[in-house]
Order: sequence, then structure tokens, then C-alpha cells
Amino acid sequence: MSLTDTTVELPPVGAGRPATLETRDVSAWFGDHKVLERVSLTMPPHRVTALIGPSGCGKSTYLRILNRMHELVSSAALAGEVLLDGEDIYDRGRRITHARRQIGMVFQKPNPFPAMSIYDNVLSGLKLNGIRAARADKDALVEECLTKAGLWKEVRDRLRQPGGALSGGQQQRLCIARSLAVRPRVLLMDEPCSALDPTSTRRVEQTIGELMHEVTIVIVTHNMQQAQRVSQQCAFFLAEHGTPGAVVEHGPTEAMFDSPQDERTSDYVHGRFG
Ligand SMILES: Nc1ncnc2c1ncn2[C@@H]1O[C@H](COP(=O)(O)OP(=O)(O)OP(=O)(O)O)[C@@H](O)[C@H]1O
Repeated sequence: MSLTDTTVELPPVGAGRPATLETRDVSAWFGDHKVLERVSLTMPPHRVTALIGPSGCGKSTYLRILNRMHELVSSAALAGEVLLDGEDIYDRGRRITHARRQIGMVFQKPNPFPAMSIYDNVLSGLKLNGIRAARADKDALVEECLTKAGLWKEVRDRLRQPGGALSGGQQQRLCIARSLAVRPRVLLMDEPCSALDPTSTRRVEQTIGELMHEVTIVIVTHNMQQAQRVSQQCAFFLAEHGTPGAVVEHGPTEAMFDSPQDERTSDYVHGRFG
């Protein structure tokens, strides 16, 4: 099935209100290798949820399950449910495009189309997701998305210049703008600042803070200070002694850092391992 097997109209402004994303007993495999064990989490609207844990514990796999990217790997398998406002995105009757339009993704390395203009980069999100926008609406949409991504003031006078000419931090905000163009209800971010310098990191974090009322945000981060700065709730993943990754503890970020219930959480958030 192609990503653009159905084309739909752009949802109107405000239609894409933030959604609750919930997983129930999600387990995952690559071939015979089980990498996640019964992960149940609720990621509510108007909150940033941070997924933390040492390398290899399954955070990225979990994130990719949340918008049906996991199934792109031929050896990948999955059990459990992923509910978007109570509806299972893996329901047999649902197309993959349905999930992708509502649940966007921003990756570790900024990946705009380098030779394409800033303007067209923003609109490329529509084409990739099979969404049609009226020609007359496009200018407003580009401004809307670049403003929400905190980039408009910096690029408004050079929208026809290539996306590749921007700094790394600007490119990442351009990628955020591209994700927002389809008016998603959830935005997944996989270590979005790990390739950025501290100043650009702060700017993207500020953008995350501004966006959280527009779109439910789930972010994977290795940076504990960042988790504390940007998230309101956290989930700590761990894969111990060759076992699949599982959630050891989750809850409000402040509590996870100041008074964790599990010694392993305390050791991890205080940098004693990982
Ligand atoms: N495409 C793949 N094929 C096979 N195994 C994979 C694939 N992707 C990930 N894995 C395995 O799944 C496990 C979880 O990996 P994942 O990338 O989800 O962890 P992570 O916590 O995000 O790690 P990191 O913090 O280093 O990015 C690891 O054992 C990894 O080797």
C-alpha cells in the first residue's frame, strides 16, 4: 500500500486538537528478539511526556510503534493496543495513512529536503501524507506552521531559499513546521536536539513548550536536564540483563527526579548508570 493511496482535504485550523495517546500491554519483537515487554502508558493532551532510559532499552522502538513506523521493518512484530482518543490505530479497518496524518514524527537528525525551498519544505508534509490544500490556503499555512515552530521571524524574508542553507537548529524547527503542516494531534520527537548546539537546543525546547497546547508531545531524550526542562511526565524504560525493555516507573517529572519510587530510577536520573 502506498502512503498516498488516499488523498484527503487539509483539516481546518483547530480541527487537530491534541489527543490522548495510550498503549495497553505493548510488546515488540525483531524476529525472535523480544525488545519490549507489555508497556502500558497514557500520554495525555496538554502535556509533554519524556521517554528516558539507557541505550537499547526500546525507547525508539516504542516511539515508532506509536505511529506505525515499526511495521516498516520486515522482521518486526507487535502485540497490544495503541489507542488514539480510544480508537486503536492498528485496527484492521484502519489505513496506515490515518495514523500518520494524526501522529507526526520529528527525527534525531534534521532532515529537510536540502535543495527545496523553505516554503516548499513546509508544504512537503502535505504531499508525503496525501493531503490536499487549496492553492489560496498555502501561504497562510506556511506562515502558520513556521510561526508555531518558532521560525517565521527568522525566515519570512527568505522563504524561497533552500532549506539546506539554514543552521542545524533552524533546520530542525523547519522539520517541526513540516510535521505541523498536516495539523497532527500528536507529535513524536526522537532525540530532536541531540545533533544541535546548546543555543539551538534551547530554542527547540522553547518551541516544544509553545506547542504543547496545540499538539500532544512525546519525546525521547538522553538528556536528563532536558527531560526536566520540557516534560511534565516521564517514563523510565530499562532492559535488564538481556530481558526486553519495560517501564520501571512513570509519573510526574518532578516526582520521578525528586522522589523516585524505584532505586533503579533514582540511579539512572542521578547519572549513576546509563
Ligand atoms: N531494525 C531493527 N532490527 C533489529 N533489531 C533492532 C532494530 N531496531 C532496534 N533493534 C533492537 O531493539 C532493541 C531496542 O532498540 P531501540 O533503538 O528501540 O532502543 P533505544 O532505547 O531507543 O536505544 P538508543 O537510546 O540507543 O537509541 C535493541 O536491542 C536494538 O538492537
